Amino acid sequence: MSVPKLVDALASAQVLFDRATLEAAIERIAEDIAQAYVEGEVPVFLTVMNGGLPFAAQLAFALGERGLDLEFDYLHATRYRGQTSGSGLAWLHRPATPLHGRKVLLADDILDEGHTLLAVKHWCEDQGATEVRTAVLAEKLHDRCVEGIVADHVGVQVPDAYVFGYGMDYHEQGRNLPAIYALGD
Ligand SMILES: O=P(O)(O)OC[C@H]1O[C@H](OP(=O)(O)OP(=O)(O)O)[C@H](O)[C@@H]1O
Ligand SMILES: Nc1nc2[nH]cnc2c(=O)[nH]1
Repeated sequence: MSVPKLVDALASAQVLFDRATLEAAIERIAEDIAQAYVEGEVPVFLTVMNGGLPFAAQLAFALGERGLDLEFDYLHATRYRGQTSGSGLAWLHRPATPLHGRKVLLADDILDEGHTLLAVKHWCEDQGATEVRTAVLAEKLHDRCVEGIVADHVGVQVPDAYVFGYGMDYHEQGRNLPAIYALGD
């Protein structure tokens, strides 16, 4: 089956947040996060690949600018696999850094139904993390979110539509678009 084209999606998509707005939102999140740690603390900074990459990179610089050092690692858990609706969560990579006794800061692109962030957070806690703080660039507004997960830091709120750009894919395309788009009809 052929892959739907990004150019066709863009033709009917709506820009929800442009680059400047998203950068400002990330700066705001960084301000709050930096204040949540005491001087000298170095959280394990876990990027949830693939979508979390652009957000995590920008957030990391914004935190570095505010004097917070981070120990980088990453994980890849996916339940959409390039499709526009989710299924079971598959772990493709787990972090190698021992989390026992550590504070963890998780960075992901979107909290939608919450299955991904909830499972990742629980896994970090099972590994012995003393605190798991979560930061997402976008939170989707609907009433289908699983119980037990609320992001500690949210950049922007998006409507209940499939969104892409700024890390988020449209059939594995468009992740490096510097804005968030909502897919049209
Ligand atoms: O809140 P949920 O409904 O669980 O959805 C959120 C997750 O979905 C996306 O990942 P995806 O499975 O598409 O993997 P990817 O980051 O590799 O695209 C996104 O990056 C989040 O991790
Ligand atoms: N690209 C993308 N990935 C998601 N994962 C969960 N929801 C979404 C969404 O709206 N867009």
